[in-house]
Amino acid sequence: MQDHIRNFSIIAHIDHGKSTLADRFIQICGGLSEREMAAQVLDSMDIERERGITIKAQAVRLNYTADNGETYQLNLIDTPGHVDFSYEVSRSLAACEGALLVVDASQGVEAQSVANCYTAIEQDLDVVPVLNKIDLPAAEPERVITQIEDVIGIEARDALTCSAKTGLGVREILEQLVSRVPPPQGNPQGELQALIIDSWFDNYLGVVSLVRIVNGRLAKGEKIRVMSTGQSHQVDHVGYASPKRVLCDALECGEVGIVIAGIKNVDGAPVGDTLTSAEQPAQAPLPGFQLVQPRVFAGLYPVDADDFEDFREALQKLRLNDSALNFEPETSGALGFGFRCGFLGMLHMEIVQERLEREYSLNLISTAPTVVYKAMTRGGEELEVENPAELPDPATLESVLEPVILARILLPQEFIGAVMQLCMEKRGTQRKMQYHGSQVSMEFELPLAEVVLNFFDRLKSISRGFASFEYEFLRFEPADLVKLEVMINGDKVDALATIAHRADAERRGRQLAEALREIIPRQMFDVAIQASIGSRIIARTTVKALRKNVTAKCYGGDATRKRKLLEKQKAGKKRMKQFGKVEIPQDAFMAVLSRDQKD
Ligand SMILES: Nc1nc2c(ncn2[C@@H]2O[C@H](COP(=O)(O)OP(=O)(O)OP(=O)(O)O)[C@@H](O)[C@H]2O)c(=O)[nH]1
Repeated sequence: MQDHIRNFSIIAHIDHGKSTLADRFIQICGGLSEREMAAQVLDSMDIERERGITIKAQAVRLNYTADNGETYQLNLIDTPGHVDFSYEVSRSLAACEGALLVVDASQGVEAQSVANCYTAIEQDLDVVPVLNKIDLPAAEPERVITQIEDVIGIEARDALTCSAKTGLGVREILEQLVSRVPPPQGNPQGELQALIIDSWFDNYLGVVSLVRIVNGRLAKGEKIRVMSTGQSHQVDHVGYASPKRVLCDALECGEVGIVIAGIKNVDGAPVGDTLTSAEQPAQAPLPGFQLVQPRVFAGLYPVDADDFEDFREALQKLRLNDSALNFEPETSGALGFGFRCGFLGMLHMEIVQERLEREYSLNLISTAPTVVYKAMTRGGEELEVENPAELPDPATLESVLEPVILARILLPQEFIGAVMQLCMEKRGTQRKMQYHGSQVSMEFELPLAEVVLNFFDRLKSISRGFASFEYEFLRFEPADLVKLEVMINGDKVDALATIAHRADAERRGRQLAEALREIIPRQMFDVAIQASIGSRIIARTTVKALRKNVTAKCYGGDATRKRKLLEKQKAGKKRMKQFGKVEIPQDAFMAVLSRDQKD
């Protein structure tokens, strides 16, 4: 049976048609009725559906009857397509022997698919190129084939062509998968070793894990051991998604499926860990995944202080299947008790915050995201600064280092000038430039702080959506950085502190003070806003006092109108924090980022 299994992923850039193609596969293999097909099935989280991007790895088992009359078990392991989530791609790929590289035939190769394709090649996967959207009049299969060969360097003459939309050529892809991707290796008689690809918390079942059986088999009722924690658990259920959940008696060697073992502790089955048998344990765990370092940090605080414990629990649950999420308790003079959280990038941060609010009904306020800096003290100590407010007094510091990345940008020639200008403005240095037909690939070294905030959006807008980009961390490098602080009515607001490059700090300080003046609502008294570098005040503005009570004009008037007004005020207040006597809305904390919005 093992030789009739094929485990594969789809590598594609966002919007190149991965979900549509996956739906076609499910349709051909008869996993769902027409009505159930109505909604795209592979993206199951609400947020994914709304944003139309795939975030969490999921797996679907399909039974495909090939032209040779044999039935194959195809396990499609989903991968996310956004630059922030490339670590999840390598996780999904670790469970596969093959990958389909899906490229939109009217768009061509994008940087992210190049990076993910390299990961697949490094992990020894067979990569089958597929050109999608061949139905579009703008499709240029010949150009894209040459581009795949040029940019990625894999043979693409025999690339498959299809339209996931009309279904044309889709069956042929499944045929090629069966003939080109090898079946899983592994010893079915060996001791159990199951790699945890993903784990998530279900309120009724406890921890549910998606695993790939590398050796041995895993049966219902068996006792298993989680190798990192040494704890044993009884397996209550094993099964798979077809895409509806199906329970079965066992997962065999080479298969991918889910395991539920009554694990209630959210840290009980971490991603990348190995499950083995408690009676006959394997000697060693499987090699896990590379641990990822969060690069962007922000403080998250419950608006209502009573929610703090719920917030902690929610973070623990989220972390279970999001190993890149990192958090530590932190206290802020302005915001109270909360957590300093580490994320992979801005999109990751937005998604985590949205999930916390939506799935755990929390109302949160966040500080502006920042990268991690290293501060070298005169005493020879090295400090990691994840919160700008914690940057020590410059007099005690030898130097401050910032993270630098290598950015690979792929773009049509005509945008070279604009992209170069953007990278220079962001303190970048050019490393390489290479032409591939009408496309150019460029490499820049850039300070991460300049990239995390809105580089991606700017890049997209100046290249009319055609440039794509991915990056990797290079090193920490000394830079001339200063702490920019904000005082409201004479008191420092720690949550509004940022670290800026000296050359840019004054301008940013002035901009920030100005932005705050517009954001902070008028109070019954004057509110003085000051921005400072060290002890030097660089900007000062005032929010003038409000003269009248907002509801005053409603007194004695229509009661519903008054209630409406109060409700409106209440809703507006939801995301405010009281600082001394001043109310600071959420937008104020994000004003720190507003410096580039002029373009
Ligand atoms: N014309 C045409 N449109 C297609 C085809 N395949 C997908 N699309 C459309 O392209 C858009 C993106 O398709 P998706 O399947 O959602 O893309 P995706 O790669 O899964 O995107 P993410 O989930 O965000 O990674 C949708 O509007 C599809 O209807 C195709 O073969 N032809």
